[in-house]
Amino acid sequence: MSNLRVGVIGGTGYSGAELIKCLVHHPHAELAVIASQSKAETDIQEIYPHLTDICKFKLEDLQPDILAEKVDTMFFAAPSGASSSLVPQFLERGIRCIDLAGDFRLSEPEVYEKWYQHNSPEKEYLENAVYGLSEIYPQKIKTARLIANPGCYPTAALLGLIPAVQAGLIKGNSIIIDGKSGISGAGRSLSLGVHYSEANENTKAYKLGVHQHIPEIEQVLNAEAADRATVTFTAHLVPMVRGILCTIYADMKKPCITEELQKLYEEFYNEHPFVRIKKAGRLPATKEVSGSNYCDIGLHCDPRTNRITIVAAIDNLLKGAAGQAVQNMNLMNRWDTASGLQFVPNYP
Ligand SMILES: NC(=O)C1=CN([C@@H]2O[C@H](COP(=O)(O)OP(=O)(O)OC[C@H]3O[C@@H](n4cnc5c(N)ncnc54)[C@H](OP(=O)(O)O)[C@@H]3O)[C@@H](O)[C@H]2O)C=CC1
Ligand SMILES: CC(=O)N[C@@H](CCC(=O)OP(=O)(O)O)C(=O)O
Repeated sequence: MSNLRVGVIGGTGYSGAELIKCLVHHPHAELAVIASQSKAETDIQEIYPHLTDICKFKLEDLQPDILAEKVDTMFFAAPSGASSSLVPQFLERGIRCIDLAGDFRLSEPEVYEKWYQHNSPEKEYLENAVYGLSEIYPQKIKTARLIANPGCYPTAALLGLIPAVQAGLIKGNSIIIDGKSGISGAGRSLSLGVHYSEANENTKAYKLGVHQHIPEIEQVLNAEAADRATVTFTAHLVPMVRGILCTIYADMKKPCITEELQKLYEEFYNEHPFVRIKKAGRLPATKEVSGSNYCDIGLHCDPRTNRITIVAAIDNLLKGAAGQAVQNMNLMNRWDTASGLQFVPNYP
């Protein structure tokens, strides 16, 4: 059988470049087109010299009718707000779509509009979008035509929280997520906050109480938990290029010891090669997942405070974006979940 033809929109961005990295040697998918609204006709190697001799594409104009003829599945690595109008044009032409932006993640249009300050996509598309948290929703992903790929912080936070929440171990209204991200999380465009002299040797909190990932995390937790979840989430920018570390705190509903929690998580993720549970006394580090599709999770129960602490680390551009998107394509096509994603982390 011939390979699935896939395309990337937003190929000049960081997530687009990571999609190319995962797709260029994919055993079952053939990268057929990379499109750009600003750099059509330019060689991708000029935009990204690290792809010299590896990926020889000329960027194509962002014309949905022409692009749709060339692909079976399209990845969208464009900013939030752009995919709500682009994605339907491909869906209507029978193309399966995997959107890395936030446009199709929230089920209620008014919630999207409140947190993203953009017009929501039509409700009909929201209803048919499947939230692509690969380890949690594989069955729904398999039959999806539109995947809303999760945000980077929600990927780490939800993979860390869901086993405890499903087991009824923690109080839904006590969850605090302290998230730290490398600067590539803000994309390739320049802005004052990511300027070297502003970001280097500096750590700062941002979007306090208004971060667009708050409703996304709550929406999923409320679907998975018996009691209502409200989360306090604070994002921090730290001076590294890649990586997200989420340290999560929650009150226990019933007494639990670290060993029990660890056993619960090991069993929960037993069949999932990209989630690695740390042994007792060990904790995740962004460097240990950098450049890979892994999510590492460390756990601790504190009988003194009656709280659990969960630490989850991912590479924001891979498990937090392009890697998970390709994992979802693998699921949609019933391929090995790790196809095209077998990267050893870049340590050190
Ligand atoms: N960076 C990260 O860690 C993560 C990012 N995401 C999401 O993935 C998406 C891409 O992020 P990222 O790669 O960081 O962003 P970048 O800013 O690096 O790249 C985005 C690309 O989108 C294209 N673009 C810009 N405006 C438009 C438009 N109006 N219509 C179509 N295309 C446009 C541009 O490419 P061109 O001009 O060539 O078309 C640009 O290079 C975003 O929605 C982001 O929120 C999700 C999880 C993590
Ligand atoms: C460091 C940094 O700025 N990170 C971005 C995360 C980007 C992302 O995942 O955004 P979407 O959910 O909109 O796709 C942020 O905190 O907004």
